[in-house]
Amino acid sequence: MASVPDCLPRIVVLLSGKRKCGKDFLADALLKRLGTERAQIVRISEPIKRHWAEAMGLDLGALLGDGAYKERYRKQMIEWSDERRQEDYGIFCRAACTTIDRPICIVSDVRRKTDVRHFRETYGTERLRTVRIEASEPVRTGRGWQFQTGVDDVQSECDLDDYGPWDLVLTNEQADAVGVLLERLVKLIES
Ligand SMILES: Nc1ncnc2c1ncn2[C@@H]1O[C@H](COP(=O)(O)OP(=O)(O)OP(=O)(O)O)[C@@H](O)[C@H]1O
Repeated sequence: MASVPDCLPRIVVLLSGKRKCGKDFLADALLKRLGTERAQIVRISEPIKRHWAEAMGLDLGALLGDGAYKERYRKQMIEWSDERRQEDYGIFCRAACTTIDRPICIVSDVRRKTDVRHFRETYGTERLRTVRIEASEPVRTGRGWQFQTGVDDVQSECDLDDYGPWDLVLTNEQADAVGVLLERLVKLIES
């Protein structure tokens, strides 16, 4: 295992799930609940989007948001980043983690077995908490999801479908259940 800085991070929460299952939504809610002194969100896609924004003259803020803008470039970003990953599977995980400076790190967009592998190898099993977020297709459709060939049927979306066991599996379908989901996440972090 690679060496880990003495103090940071104590816990690394890996959030995974299909598009529009609510990974970002729950990551934001969890961050609010834990507080920014204790926790922070890390996005593996951040260095990929930063590269694209710079190379193509795009709006990085809109690429990072949950609006329609990022969907225009998603397929191209997947293809470009997969080529980079073939040479070095941890390239974007490492780049995203350079900002870690809190005891609890919430990784909000884990999509591949090699992502989990990178975090396990870097921080060790004891620090990791793996979470799968589920929501039905009708619910995801209601949040703006539409099946897209080359996005929903490729590794970035499907690689973790057969992964397991997860430390926690959450169904994120009803707005009024968010409090219960957060309780379960906090319990997992404190376990
Ligand atoms: N429990 C919830 N209650 C209300 N709105 C929700 C809930 N979960 C998700 N949403 C909304 O659904 C939309 C999609 O959620 P989000 O962006 O978190 O999904 P995601 O899994 O991060 O998607 P992607 O993989 O495309 O980045 C957002 O507008 C978000 O605010």
